[in-house]
Amino acid sequence: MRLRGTGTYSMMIWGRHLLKHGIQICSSRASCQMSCQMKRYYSFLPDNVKSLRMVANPDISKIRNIGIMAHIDAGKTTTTERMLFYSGFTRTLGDVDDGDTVTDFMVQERERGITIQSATVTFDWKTHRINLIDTPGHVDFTLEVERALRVLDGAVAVFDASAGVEAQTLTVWRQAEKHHIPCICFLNKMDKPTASFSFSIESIRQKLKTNPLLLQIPVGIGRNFTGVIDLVSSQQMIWKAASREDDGRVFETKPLSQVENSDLVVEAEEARAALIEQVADLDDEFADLLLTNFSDNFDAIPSIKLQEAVRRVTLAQKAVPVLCGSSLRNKGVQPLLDAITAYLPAPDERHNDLIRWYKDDLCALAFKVVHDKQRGPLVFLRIYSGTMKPQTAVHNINRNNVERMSRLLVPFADQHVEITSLAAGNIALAVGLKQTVTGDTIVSSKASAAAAARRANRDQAMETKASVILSGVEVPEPVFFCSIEPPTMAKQADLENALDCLQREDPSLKVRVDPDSGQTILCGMGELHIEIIHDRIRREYGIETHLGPLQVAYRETILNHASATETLDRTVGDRRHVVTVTLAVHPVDDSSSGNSCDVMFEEETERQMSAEMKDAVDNGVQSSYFQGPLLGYPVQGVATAIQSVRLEPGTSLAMVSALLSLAQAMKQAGGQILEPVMSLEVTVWEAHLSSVLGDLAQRRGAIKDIQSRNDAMKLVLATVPLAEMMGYSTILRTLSSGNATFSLQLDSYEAMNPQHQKSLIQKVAGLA
Ligand SMILES: Nc1nc2c(ncn2[C@@H]2O[C@H](COP(=O)(O)OP(=O)(O)OP(=O)(O)O)[C@@H](O)[C@H]2O)c(=O)[nH]1
Repeated sequence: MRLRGTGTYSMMIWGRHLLKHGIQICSSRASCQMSCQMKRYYSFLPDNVKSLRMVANPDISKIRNIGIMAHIDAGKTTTTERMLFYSGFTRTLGDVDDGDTVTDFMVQERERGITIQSATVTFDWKTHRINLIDTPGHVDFTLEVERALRVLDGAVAVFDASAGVEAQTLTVWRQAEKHHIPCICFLNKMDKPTASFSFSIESIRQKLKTNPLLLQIPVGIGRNFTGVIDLVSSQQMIWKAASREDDGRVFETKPLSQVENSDLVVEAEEARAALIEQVADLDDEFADLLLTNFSDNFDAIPSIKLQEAVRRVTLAQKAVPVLCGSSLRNKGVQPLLDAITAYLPAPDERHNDLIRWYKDDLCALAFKVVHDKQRGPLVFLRIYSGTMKPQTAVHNINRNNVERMSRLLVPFADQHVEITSLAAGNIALAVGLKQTVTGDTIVSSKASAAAAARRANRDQAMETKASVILSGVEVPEPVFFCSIEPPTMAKQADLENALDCLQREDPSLKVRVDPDSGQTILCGMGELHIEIIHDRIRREYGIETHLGPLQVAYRETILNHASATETLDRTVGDRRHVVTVTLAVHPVDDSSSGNSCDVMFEEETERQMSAEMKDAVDNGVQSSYFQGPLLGYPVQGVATAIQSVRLEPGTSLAMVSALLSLAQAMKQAGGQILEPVMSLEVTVWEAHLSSVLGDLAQRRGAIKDIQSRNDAMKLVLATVPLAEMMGYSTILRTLSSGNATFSLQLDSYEAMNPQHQKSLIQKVAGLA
């Protein structure tokens, strides 16, 4: 193991200081190994204990829970690495390309230089506590972004300044908007010769349909990029050294009035005047102040007043502050940290109706589970109200059970610090919660949930249970699947255990057993997702598995209305179960029903049925929706009306659920296969554009647009059926001599044309 940072002696002292302050370092491995790991990354020093006290006890107004999000390779991990370094929590700068960053700690992340799972790190910047989650940029790991955003209060969107807004930026931006998260934009890679500040700003304005607030202008660009002018404080910041080895800790600050470059001064003054005008348009308080006290000279407005107004418009999501820098060249990251603390909200500035019903009682959301071989599941929790303490029982409202939390930790990427309590606004890691899964609400007791429900009901008429459960995490549906087999049957149980653990960690991974072949089926978000799962089973669980060919997760629907009567007759043991059901199916617009399928009962039939029988029929129809009649894919866009149900005496309700089938009615209604159609974005040099376009035409691709980027690369926007995209990365590499990238994400499910549907059915039946 390569050791970085402090020596053993200072580690011992550091350990002693932690213990003295009621904080213990802990790890899944032996303690000596742990201290080696701590040495690798963290530089908490004895004289830094003051900030360590804040680990346990930061004031809520000083906490910032933020995420770093962007398209793949924009520089999220590199930026995070610089933040950790400048805040003093690491002693050396890690590098994605050397595979030694703090947040990309999984073997696969280090080998591939990409982020796969979101990593949480806690550090202090000046007087603030920052809990930061570095999220993956690759679309296959969208769930990681979704669950991080669910619990964050603010976000930094990182952009490659030569590319502007890229495909996945748009997706994560929409996710942040859905959760009403105020954002800051950071235009990274300003050192690239093709970087363009104005192009990126325009791209943000056009593509994200947002209002960028330019808080800085760059000093130089490309190789000449040396720093920024902060328009709020009217200060220039210059990082002198041009070499990559310079760590960027030291930079020169001078007031704009002392800057010699007169063109730059004029540019900055104009940009500041534009900023003041823009903010005044968005914030009445600021506009009043300007007109009342500074009408003669807007420029004389104190920086602090401008900063407060920028904060108000950012929190109100009327505009988005934009900063720039080059994380790799160690320029512009300290002002970004200042902006995070100045403009993004503290936890108590976020609006959450539900939380006030808990008053000072504990209410937390489980947003992630990771498996530790020694300690079992570790649950990441965002604490919204109350205080969390180890060695206490907590109530899981979703599962309606009580669990005992044995230990409480603060996460520092793959290292954890044990603490004795953690208050609202923080992110904690709990040991001992064996049943809790992503999306569960944790409270101190059933009685406290009931008390919150009573308060909620007093406030407004609401369903008691729903009103006190925090909304969970939306899990996207997988689009790919393949079979997975252990090397020998003896390893089947180990494989099942590994898949159980991995599924608990990653709800976007689905595992099922094929009812016909009995094979275990892995369903995932994309080729890379399944490849990583395969690799993790090998490395972390020591099982060499065999994956079947990757297949597309189609769906089924119907084209017409049809009704049918089916009699189901089954003898189990010495008991005969007979049920006759008349039902009708009809297609519904699944865009309005959110892809779900409905069950309705005709009035007269409903009146004659008991609640139990209705449930049994409903369950039977719902399970029929799991397997369509054409190829056994899940059904969507179908409504079923139950017209009559007749049960022979002695028929059990469980058998009604088990026997009920829509197959006959759906066949009569004309089955239709729906295929996932992806939106594709290919970035390619003009020289290779025609071969990429020609290839897409052969893949049933529909070109939507071809755009030019600032760095003279072309951006091809298209839709293409997922079935045509197997192994596309290899093909694209060949077509572009390795000079193109692409991003693929689910656009919609669309009806296959009759010819393709016929050949798919023949292929699945083994006839083609
Ligand atoms: N020129 C230049 N390259 C940079 C800069 N920041 C990061 N890079 C490089 O861009 C590549 C991607 O950087 P990462 O930090 O891994 O980007 P990321 O957004 O975390 O990537 P994913 O998490 O895999 O999506 C690496 O090769 C970095 O060295 C920068 O400021 N300038």
